[in-house]
Amino acid sequence: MTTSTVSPARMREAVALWGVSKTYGAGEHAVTALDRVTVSFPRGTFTAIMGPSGSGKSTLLQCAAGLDRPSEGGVLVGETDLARLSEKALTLLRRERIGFVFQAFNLLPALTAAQNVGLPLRLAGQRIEAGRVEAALGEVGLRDRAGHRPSEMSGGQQQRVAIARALVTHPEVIFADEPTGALDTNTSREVLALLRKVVDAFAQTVIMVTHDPMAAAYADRVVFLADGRVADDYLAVRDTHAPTRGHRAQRIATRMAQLEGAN
Ligand SMILES: Nc1ncnc2c1ncn2[C@@H]1O[C@H](COP(=O)(O)OP(=O)(O)OP(=O)(O)O)[C@@H](O)[C@H]1O
Repeated sequence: MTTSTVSPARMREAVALWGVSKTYGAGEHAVTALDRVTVSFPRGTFTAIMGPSGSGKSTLLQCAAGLDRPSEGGVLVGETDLARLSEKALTLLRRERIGFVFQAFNLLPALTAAQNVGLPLRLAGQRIEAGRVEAALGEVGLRDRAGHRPSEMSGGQQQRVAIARALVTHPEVIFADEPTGALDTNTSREVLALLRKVVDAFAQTVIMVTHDPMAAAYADRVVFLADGRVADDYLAVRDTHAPTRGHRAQRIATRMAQLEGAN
C-alpha cells in the first residue's frame, strides 16, 4: 500500500485554491483581478460563482481550470498541484480531467453531435467506443440526434451536446462559463436542470460562472466575488428559510444588488 501525504479533506475536494492572486500588467497599470482567494469545491457539488462585472469570476475560473497561472498561491485539481505541471502536462490535464461548457457552445459545425461528443476522446488518443459516445448523448437526452450537425439543432440542444462532450471523459470537474447566457428562459431551465442532474445522478462536480440569480439558484452554493476577493459564500442547500428555488434566487439577487451597489 502506498502512503499518501494528501489529507482526507483534500481527497473530498475536486478543486482547491489557496491564497490565489492574479495581477495583470505591471507598475501603475497593474490590475489585481484576484486578491488572495482561498476557496475549495467538494466533489459531487454544484457551485455558482457570481459577482459584479470585473470582480474576477473569469479569472478565477481560468486559474482553477489551468487555463491561466496565478501570480501567487496555488491550485489543486484532485491531488495534482497545477504549479508543478509543464504547459504540456497542463494541456493533458485539461483534456482528460476537466470538462468545459461555454456560453457559445463551441461545437465544431462540420461535425455531427456524436463526432463532437467523441472529440475529447479522439484528442486524448483514446479509442472511441460507440457505446461511450452514445451513453453520453443518452445522458443529455439526445441519443436520437447523434447524426445531426449543430446547425440542425436548437440552441438548447447544442448546449446539451456540449454538456455530453464535457461528460464523455468522466472528468473530475466541469467548468461552465455562463452556460445559459445565449439561451431563452425555458431553454436555460432545461440546461440548468441537466447540470443539476449531472451532479445528483452522476456525482459530477460543477463550477459555473453566471450573472443570473435564477441560474445560481440551481446550485448548492454560491461563491460571491467582489474586487477579486470572496465577499460571501452562500450555502443555498442549507438555507431552510429559502425552501424553494424561487426563494433562493431572490436571496441571491438581493446579495448581488448589495455587491453591485457597493461597487
Ligand atoms: N488579460 C487581461 N489583461 C488585463 N486586465 C485584465 C485581463 N483579464 C481581466 N482583466 C481585469 O481583471 C479584472 C477581473 O476581470 P474578470 O474578467 O475576471 O472579471 P469578471 O468578474 O469575469 O467580469 P465580467 O462579469 O465582466 O465578465 C477586471 O478589472 C479586468 O478588467
